[in-house]
Amino acid sequence: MSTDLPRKPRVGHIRFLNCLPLLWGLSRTAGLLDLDLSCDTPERLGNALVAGELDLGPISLVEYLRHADELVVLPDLAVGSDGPVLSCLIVSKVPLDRLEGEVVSLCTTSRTSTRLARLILAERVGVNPVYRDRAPELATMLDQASAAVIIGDPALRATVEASRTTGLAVHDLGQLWREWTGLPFVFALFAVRRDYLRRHPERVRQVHAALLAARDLGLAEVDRVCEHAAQWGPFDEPILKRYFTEALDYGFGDRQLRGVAEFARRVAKADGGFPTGIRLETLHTTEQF
Ligand SMILES: C=C(O[C@@H]1C=C(C(=O)O)C=C[C@H]1O)C(=O)O
Repeated sequence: MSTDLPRKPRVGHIRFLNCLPLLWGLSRTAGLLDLDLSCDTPERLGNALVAGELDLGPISLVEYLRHADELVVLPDLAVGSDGPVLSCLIVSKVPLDRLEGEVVSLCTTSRTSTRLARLILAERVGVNPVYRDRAPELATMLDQASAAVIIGDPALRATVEASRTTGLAVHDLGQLWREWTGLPFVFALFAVRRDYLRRHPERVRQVHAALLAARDLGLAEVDRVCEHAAQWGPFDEPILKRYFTEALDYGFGDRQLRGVAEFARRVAKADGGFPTGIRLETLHTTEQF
């Protein structure tokens, strides 16, 4: 048997509810059969993409900004919000302006929400807490800390339970960013390794088209996605529908790009966490900021 059979593109998939509509669409369009899909947490997928163990997939915005010269962005697709996102939070036992010198736990699955929370606390609230990295389990994160930054399904749960939980305030990072800047926020975008794109441009265009079609079908059939997801998790159909259709924004266009540029500018000003003069290249355009 020939050993040089074509290899399927190695694609990442975020193992949180936030990307479920995409997975629904991929399975319903059979696009799934043409991919070697790896489901994992965002920070592991980002590491794998940067290390060349994946060809293409979602990457936390901060991780992308650190490696922008090795990656090309797939347009029209992201995990973001234009206001409350419901699943990227600062959960706090005290008002945010009392966090000076207090311990704040940062979940290890996030690169971007944790950086956004640190930026907001320093620049908008004006406090400098002590940060500790912790596994994403809210009760443990709050055990010896005054606040926790958490993302994904455990964060969505904290939002849903906020009215029932006494003594904890839930601050939505999408909403805080929107109030601060008037802009949408992009938590993760989708990118392809530049070397893979050079070798397989047509295959990348096909995967990109398949992802967009999957996202659109997942949202068109969102009631069925919610029906299935509600069977296996703690969230009911109305909250899932609100999450997928009102909170999350899966688009990446001009407004989202302005949000990304503004975040990069503010982080660079605060502590120079990224190289300045980032060239954000998509399959069709190049932006410099
Ligand atoms: C909306 C979300 O977006 C995410 C937030 C990320 C981060 O903070 O680094 C990374 C990927 C996305 O999963 C979420 O996880 O709840």
